[in-house]
Amino acid sequence: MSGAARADRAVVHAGADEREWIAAAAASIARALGEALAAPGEVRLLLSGGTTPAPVYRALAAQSLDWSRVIVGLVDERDVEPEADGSNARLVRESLLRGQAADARFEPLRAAGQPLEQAVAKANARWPLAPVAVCVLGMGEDGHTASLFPGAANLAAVLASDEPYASIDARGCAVAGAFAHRISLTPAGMAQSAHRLLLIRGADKRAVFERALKEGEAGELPVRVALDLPGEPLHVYWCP
Ligand SMILES: O=C1O[C@H](COP(=O)(O)O)[C@@H](O)[C@H](O)[C@H]1O
Repeated sequence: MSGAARADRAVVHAGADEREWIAAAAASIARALGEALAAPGEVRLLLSGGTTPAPVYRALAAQSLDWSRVIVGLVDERDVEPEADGSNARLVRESLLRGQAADARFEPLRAAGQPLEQAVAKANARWPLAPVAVCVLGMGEDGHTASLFPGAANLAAVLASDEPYASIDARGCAVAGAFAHRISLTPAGMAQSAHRLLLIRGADKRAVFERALKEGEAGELPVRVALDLPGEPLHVYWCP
């Protein structure tokens, strides 16, 4: 995609500070869920992990919605036990599944003791249980989103996959750190979400995102996959 076309695929909501960022992002997710819940049946919310989104999830947990019809799933997970440090499931349990949102049904990606490939097969077999109303993405300073790391051994195959989830071999990718083996939503999975949000903070990530808006391969800065998908543009919530 050309740089000009890609720039049209993002709507950036810049908050003056953390407080504004949290309020705007949580309200946007709640609004999209509320719209989806106007139809009968269950809706799905897909959440990222990492160090950024917990304050937004805590604010979202206070929103009054029919949470009993919300299935919360994950965008990606590291190959760790559900209660381990670094587990995205643990982050979501501790930050979102409280207060009003305690009524939501949580479907983590990896069960205790489960081999990663089995977790991927199970996630793909049960997809999609309900329409995906919102997918909340993050981004690392290397331009990865979900667990789509630039330089991952199987990245090209995962970007081309038509399954919603895939395993990622991110050995050698510095930002993946100790968590080299992961399960990630693929572009095909992201494409099925009605709304996609990106939560980022700080000048460094803003600069990476501005680079991603320019012409270039998705494999270099995988966050580009979220810009290149058809449908609603990517809504980016940023603060310094
Ligand atoms: O490893 C991950 O990284 C991204 C970005 O995380 P952050 O710590 O830089 O905010 C995150 O979106 C993803 O869910 C996570 O597994």
